[in-house]
Amino acid sequence: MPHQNRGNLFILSAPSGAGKSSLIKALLERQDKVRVSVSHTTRAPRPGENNGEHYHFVSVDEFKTLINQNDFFEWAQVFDNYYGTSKQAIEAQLAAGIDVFLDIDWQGARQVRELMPEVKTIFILPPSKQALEERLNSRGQDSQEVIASRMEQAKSECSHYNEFDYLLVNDDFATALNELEHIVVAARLELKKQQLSQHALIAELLK
Ligand SMILES: Nc1ncnc2c1ncn2[C@@H]1O[C@H](COP(=O)(O)OP(=O)(O)OP(=O)(O)O)[C@@H](O)[C@H]1O
Ligand SMILES: Nc1nc2c(ncn2[C@@H]2O[C@H](COP(=O)(O)O)[C@@H](O)[C@H]2O)c(=O)[nH]1
Repeated sequence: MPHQNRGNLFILSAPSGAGKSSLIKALLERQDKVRVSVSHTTRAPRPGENNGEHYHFVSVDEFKTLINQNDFFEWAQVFDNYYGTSKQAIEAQLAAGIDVFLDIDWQGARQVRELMPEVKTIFILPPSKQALEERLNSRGQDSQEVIASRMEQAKSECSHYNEFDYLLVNDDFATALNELEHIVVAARLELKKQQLSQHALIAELLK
């Protein structure tokens, strides 16, 4: 039976509204061996968000129970709500050769780096503050108060850009998507990923 390469784990972080979810959704339409981890959150669902698809929506008590049960790979408080990635969401997929994306903030990214130093981390910048605010407004799902608070928090999120491996500017969407796809494809081609799967070929060529 041929060796199954383990999938890669990616983190996509950015200020809210920079386009993480849109980029991941578009990438999933292009790459069939990529999945996104569905986080747990105590935030209320936005119109059109479905439980189990966009998030697992839970109460604060339920979230705290999951913390106490040690069910989270990482978790953080972001904008007055709790968000976390369950361990269950990741390991089986990676073992099956699927690349997994985590759409998480810088605090979660730090925790994952500690646990899995091989994680590949990508930070997305919006092309300007004005564009970011326009995107939050055009999404049409948050109140003006929430948008003002997210614009304020954007500075703090952006200040962590230099902790990441890759930096993308999501100005033209198609360009940013191509760049993201290149990172995913290049990671699969790393020598250390292929040494086992290409072992027979390499042995033959070195005879
Ligand atoms: N390159 C782009 N040009 C113009 N609009 C964009 C671009 N990328 C994303 N958008 C739009 O910006 C809005 C915010 O995008 P999205 O919801 O993907 O952001 P996000 O980073 O996932 O936000 P959050 O962290 O709050 O979940 C959406 O309405 C999306 O369609
Ligand atoms: N540390 C974590 N951060 C997460 C997780 N899931 C989402 N997030 C981040 O929260 C903000 C806000 O998201 P929104 O859906 O309310 O707009 C954003 O920066 C996400 O990346 C998680 O599991 N862990």
